[in-house]
Amino acid sequence: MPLSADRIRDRLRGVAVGLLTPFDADGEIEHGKLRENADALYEGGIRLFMASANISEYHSLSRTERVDVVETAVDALPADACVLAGVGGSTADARELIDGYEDVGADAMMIMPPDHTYLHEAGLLRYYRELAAATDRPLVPYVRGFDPSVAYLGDLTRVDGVIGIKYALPDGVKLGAGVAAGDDDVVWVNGLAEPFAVSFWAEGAEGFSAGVSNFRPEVGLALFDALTDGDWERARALRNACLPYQGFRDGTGQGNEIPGAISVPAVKQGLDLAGLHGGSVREPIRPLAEEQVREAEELYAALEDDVDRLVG
Ligand SMILES: N[C@@H](CC=O)C(=O)O
Repeated sequence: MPLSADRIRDRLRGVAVGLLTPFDADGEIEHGKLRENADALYEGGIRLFMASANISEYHSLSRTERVDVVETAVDALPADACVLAGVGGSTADARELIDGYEDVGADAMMIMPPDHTYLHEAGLLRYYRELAAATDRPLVPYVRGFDPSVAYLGDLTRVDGVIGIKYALPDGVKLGAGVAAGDDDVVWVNGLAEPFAVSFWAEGAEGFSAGVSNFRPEVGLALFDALTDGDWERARALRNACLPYQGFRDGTGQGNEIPGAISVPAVKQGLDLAGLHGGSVREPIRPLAEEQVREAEELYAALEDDVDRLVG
């Protein structure tokens, strides 16, 4: 039984982890490991899960695989957990994916950033309206990779079925303006992880997506509590503990000049170091080079020290 829209809103006011998709050395999905990751994160206190989402390597999964990983997540997690399933592509393909996700019990649809060379704000709003009309499950559009107007953000909150917005533009002023322009019953979720948690909270975000909290959930949960308590000093200290590993994720890796290329394998390495399951990656990304594995180990050790000191 999927959660009600109000329960999902409550869950959006929290820490959203991305369920990364563990692949074996041949690139096949290891569903048992995905299940164990979900179990462990739930046991660690996480209640909001994004499956088949961007750091799940959404774009490297077939349609069938997307539905399968969402089904594994829904089956693994207790009924009070919220599973957001990543949806994208043409309207027709997105509708089919939504049908598949409904069948396996996803609670809500996270609509991926538009995958199109050319965009029109009115066209995008129509896309969301078409998808909302195709399902009774709530929608959470993911705003990233383009620079919409504040009026667009406000209109997006008024699309029937939209109950949350995952905002991942590095522009806190626009976030604040969007919150002011939008409907009050929409929950804004910081999509840029712990580094932006403090500043986006001040602009109206009520939850955040995980970076290092994908593998050390206690740091994200403590940061969330500090934010809700208004304990800014503690919130900044917890945020600061996350910055070195998060900065590492922004790196290019070897043989590449595109920033952020190691973001997903860096989180997968963090999962492995935390005793969970990261596993391999699929093209178009590459595993960490040996040198980056060593760097990840050092940064993880420092993070662990900080977590012990700050969270206990
Ligand atoms: N928080 C994620 C992005 C959203 O899912 C990340 O840090 O990559």
